[in-house]
Amino acid sequence: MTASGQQRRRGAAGRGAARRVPVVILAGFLGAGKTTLLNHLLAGARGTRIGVVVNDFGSVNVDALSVAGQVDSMVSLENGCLCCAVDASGLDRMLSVLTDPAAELDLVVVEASGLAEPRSLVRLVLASEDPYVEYGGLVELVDAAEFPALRERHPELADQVAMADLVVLNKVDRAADGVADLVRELAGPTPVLPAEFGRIDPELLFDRVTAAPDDGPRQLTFDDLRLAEADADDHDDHSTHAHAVYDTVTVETGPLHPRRFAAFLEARPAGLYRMKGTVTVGVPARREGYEVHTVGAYVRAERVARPGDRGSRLVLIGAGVDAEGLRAEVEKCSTAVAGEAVEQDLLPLLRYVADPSRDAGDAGEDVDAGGVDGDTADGLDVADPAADITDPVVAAEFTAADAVARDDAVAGDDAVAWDDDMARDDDMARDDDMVADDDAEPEPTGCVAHPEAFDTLVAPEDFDPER
Ligand SMILES: Nc1nc2c(ncn2[C@@H]2O[C@H](COP(=O)(O)OP(=O)(O)OP(=O)(O)O)[C@@H](O)[C@H]2O)c(=O)[nH]1
Repeated sequence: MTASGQQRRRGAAGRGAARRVPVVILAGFLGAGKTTLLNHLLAGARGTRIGVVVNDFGSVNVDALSVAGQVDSMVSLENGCLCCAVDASGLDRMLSVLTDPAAELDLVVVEASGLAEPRSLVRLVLASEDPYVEYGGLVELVDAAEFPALRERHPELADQVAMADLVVLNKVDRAADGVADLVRELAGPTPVLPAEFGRIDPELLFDRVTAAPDDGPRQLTFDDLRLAEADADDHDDHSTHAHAVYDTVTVETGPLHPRRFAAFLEARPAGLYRMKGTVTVGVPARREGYEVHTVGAYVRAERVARPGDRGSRLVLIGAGVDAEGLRAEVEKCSTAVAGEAVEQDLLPLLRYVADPSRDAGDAGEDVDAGGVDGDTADGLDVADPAADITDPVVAAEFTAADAVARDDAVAGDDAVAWDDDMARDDDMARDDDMVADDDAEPEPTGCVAHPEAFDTLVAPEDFDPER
């Protein structure tokens, strides 16, 4: 064991058998940026060991895949909403896996599905009978671009903001007019942090939640949370939850014809609010992988550095959509139906490829909770995203990847040809180099008690803390 590992073990032992692990709930409507924020926290954890419970809809657990590479330990629940699919003892079992002293985790984050009811989740954590579980607060992410319109359709979102312990007003780069004032008004005394790409200062959560109850007042409290009996009554009425009116469609197919797929993206049915997953596109000799997200009218595609197989997997979530019709529309984009593409067919899709420097902040270490550089149109202070790219190697990698992706696609250059080695690499995890942090402890952050959690998701029943 390395010196830091020994220190960690001694530290854990020193905290005694009664050491409790704070459990933070990360909530927010579909596409608000929960996974983005979670990945940012994991990248900036600097030795704080974080366990994650991921709850996603669809048989392709996109969120779990996108955090799996950098998490210390993880359990994942697919195909259902945490707040409905598990009772208190079910969640307790998951949390027990992660808060077990043998796992030596410092913090557990529960990433709720975008349709989860945070009040129910808070209750479930508070009701935990596990002696190691400590409620660490509710962090509510608000999509600054979509919130005003969403609130019309989902009035309950205002209550979720009001009950949070910390509100992160994310996507301020795309903020709707007046959204900051609106959210601040709804949040009342709760702090509202403006952010881009979830770049809040990780210390904000870690410091706040690692204090033992006896160490003084908790900084993340649930004082404002109304746990009155009247509220308890509506807990069982899941028909009022957003997921009661949203359908989820999972499509797994082969490579897609990029032009057809771009046309599908452009003509998405109105009710389709959220789409996420990974698609393979390109010409037969040269396939490329893209992670695709749509949130409302917003479309974003990011090139996957190390694509897995040559398939495409998408989760589509919408209200009042024709699920089977939607599936058929996606399947029509597969090369098996649409035929193979030529180089020029990639161009319409490239329009949606994100500026990689936006994401680079996830790898940066110099994060800011907001309030220093840069003003947005909405008068929100946020950290300058470019300033987050403190590591020149990371910055160069992003720039190079961007240049290659764009230039080659346009020029038809073979330089980005799908390398067979890459194709064999099934690992969807982020490239470790991309999140390298020179100052970080040299010890790998994989789960000490359960190393395979580093690469694979571990079902709670399979977790053996003694291993
Ligand atoms: N422009 C912009 N896009 C963002 C920001 N934060 C996240 N995104 C993008 O929004 C999309 C959705 O982000 P996710 O982190 O997957 O959102 P989520 O809340 O986990 O989504 P669900 O799990 O489906 O509820 C992705 O394409 C992100 O890159 C931001 O601050 N600005």
